[in-house]
Amino acid sequence: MMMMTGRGDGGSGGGGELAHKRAKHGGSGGRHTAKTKEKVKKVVEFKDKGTKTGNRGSDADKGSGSSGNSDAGKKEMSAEEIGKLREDLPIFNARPSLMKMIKQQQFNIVIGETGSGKTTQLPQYLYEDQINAYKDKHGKRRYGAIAITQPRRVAAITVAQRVAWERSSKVGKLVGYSVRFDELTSPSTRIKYMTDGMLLREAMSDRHLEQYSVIVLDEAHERTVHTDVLFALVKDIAQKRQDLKVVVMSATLQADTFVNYFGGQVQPFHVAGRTYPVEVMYTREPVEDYIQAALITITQLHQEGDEEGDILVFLTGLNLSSACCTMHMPESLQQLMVCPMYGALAPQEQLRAFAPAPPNTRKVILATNIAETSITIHGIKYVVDPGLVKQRVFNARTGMDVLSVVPVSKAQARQRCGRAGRHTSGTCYRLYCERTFLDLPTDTEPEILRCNLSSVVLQLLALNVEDILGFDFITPPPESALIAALETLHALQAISDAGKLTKLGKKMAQFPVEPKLARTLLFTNKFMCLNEILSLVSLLAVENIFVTPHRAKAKAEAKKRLFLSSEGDHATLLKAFTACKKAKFSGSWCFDHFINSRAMRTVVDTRKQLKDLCVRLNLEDTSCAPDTVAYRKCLLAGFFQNIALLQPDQSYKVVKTNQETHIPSCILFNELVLTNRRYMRNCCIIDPSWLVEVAPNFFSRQQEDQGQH
Ligand SMILES: Nc1ncnc2c1ncn2[C@@H]1O[C@H](COP(=O)(O)OP(=O)(O)OP(=O)(O)O)[C@@H](O)[C@H]1O
Repeated sequence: MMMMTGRGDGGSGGGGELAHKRAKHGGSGGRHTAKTKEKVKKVVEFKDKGTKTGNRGSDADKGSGSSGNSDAGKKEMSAEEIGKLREDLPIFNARPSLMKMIKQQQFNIVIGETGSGKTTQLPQYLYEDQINAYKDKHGKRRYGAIAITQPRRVAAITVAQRVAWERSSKVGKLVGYSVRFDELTSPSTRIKYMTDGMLLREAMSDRHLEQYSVIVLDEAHERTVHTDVLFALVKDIAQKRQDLKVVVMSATLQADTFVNYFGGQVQPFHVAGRTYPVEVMYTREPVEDYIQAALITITQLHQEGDEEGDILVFLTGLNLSSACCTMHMPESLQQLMVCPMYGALAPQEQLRAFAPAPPNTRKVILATNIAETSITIHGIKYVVDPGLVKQRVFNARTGMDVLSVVPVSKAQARQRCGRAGRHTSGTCYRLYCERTFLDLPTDTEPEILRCNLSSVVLQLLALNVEDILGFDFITPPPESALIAALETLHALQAISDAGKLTKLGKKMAQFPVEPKLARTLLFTNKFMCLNEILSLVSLLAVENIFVTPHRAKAKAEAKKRLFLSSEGDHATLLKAFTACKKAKFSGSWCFDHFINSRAMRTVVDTRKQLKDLCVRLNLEDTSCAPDTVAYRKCLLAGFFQNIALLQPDQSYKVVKTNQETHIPSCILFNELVLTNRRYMRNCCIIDPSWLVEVAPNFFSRQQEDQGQH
């Protein structure tokens, strides 16, 4: 197998050569360390056409063909067959000692390789061994729920589907899931997969998480800000609830951090070995254009790889759609089914990637890092990994998010690799050199060190955590970031001068959206524009509803002009939404108008969920159409800190921080982002006289400050 690109120094198959070095990955049993885990053994470069990668022939696909995912899992299996599948997983041998340990101690740390069965099996063992049993105050035996947190919603949903299938049950019965804007559980649910954010949210109404007997914090190595906060919360709850069991599961060896945090007595439990080997290939030389290289690699795999075997490609969100547009294959070849998979897609669209490809068709999944951990996509034999990820880093001083594409950590690279080798052996093509891999940071930097903390601080306050600066974070964020978050919340009047949560703040904390958007929603009663703001908040939750394919750019822009408004992006978005609604959100209408129908479906779902919440909070069902002033004023009620004023040199200055930004027009913006320049995103025109009218506290103080200088 050759990987072709513009090197042209031989190799059969024509074209240049993207020579890959080969290394073996996994396939071993026994304890491992970070060093031995990545058994990098250089083998030959791939020059001979006949050389096979990945499939060593000996380990035929033992997979069931039945994944338990939405559309997959058509093949019926008996309970015995399913039992056999479960027993084949590496974690099965460890079951007795693992359960013995969890019965004996309150805090547990489980480290296991990707695919060993942690996520799907351990919760079932806990349930089967009744570790979730407790006696109620009348001495009656009861069974609490087992919560298993996941950093990403797609993992929570698909793993729940898989486990429900393994138990010959339907999702929502014994096994359920709960993610933002979507929940499938019932009173009989005992195994509940949920996003870490959802468990945090639940803690706001059930401070001691009483309904759970066991809390499993999975994919702990990802160190999302929500998981980090959960560490502290669960540690605190466990001190008050001796009956609560806590299991921290991780694929990598950050065990020391966890051990120290949980008091030093906990010995991590190691689960050995992955199911099937995955070979790792590196390029011989650095790749200049990794999208191009990824596309060439896909073509090569498609033409010359094994007949069967789907391909999972990791791209960054920034380039995913353009890659989708570029993908076309020679017609003489069997077809390719291309499935995008990224956070902003509607959940059901993300799940499409899990459905099996039609006969004689190879599936190519173009995914962001949402496909990096926990998930199993049946049929994936090849992983193509350029080793990059889009990262958002918040700068507390400027109040600006910096969006950049950065190299992944070794831990992430291994996770990506681990998406293959789950049903059969596989190959991971890293589109970078081995040297580069060795220089990558070992672990991903905890998100809490680089994100905007205002949402989290608001949630902590809603959880009655009073001393935010002294909070027992596993990795404390910089004090400046916490102070910036408190200042933002104070300006939004979510907290009082004494730092206590206000009535408004309590309501804001109930919305699963950032505090500024929550405040905007809560001001709709005043400006009589709930309908418009609900649509806008939902529209802002997706990346982009407009599609601009390369080959039809002019046409797409012409269609977009139908919705353009001189008042700004919000009016444009609303016009498009209203027109789409009039067309009953029909797919063909969306197609004709270059609107992303999937994104639109997400908008509709989100809007419905938010509306239910607004009804519960007694917000009136109002609309200001066709007036736009009311909703722009209402936006200002949430985003009065996001104002830029036109300067004599035609640039804009952000009122709060005096930074110059460059964008054609407009004054209120939802987001300030730095890529290669500073951009305001989602802007609309504001009449300066509204500033003091809508946010008198903030602007009179601002004027006083300026007067003093
Ligand atoms: N949705 C699914 N469809 C088909 N097979 C699945 C599915 N989920 C899990 N499996 C099978 O179960 C195995 C164990 O998966 P599990 O998610 O429990 O592993 P894990 O140790 O948690 O891995 P990771 O750390 O990568 O999440 C997989 O390798 C695969 O063979």
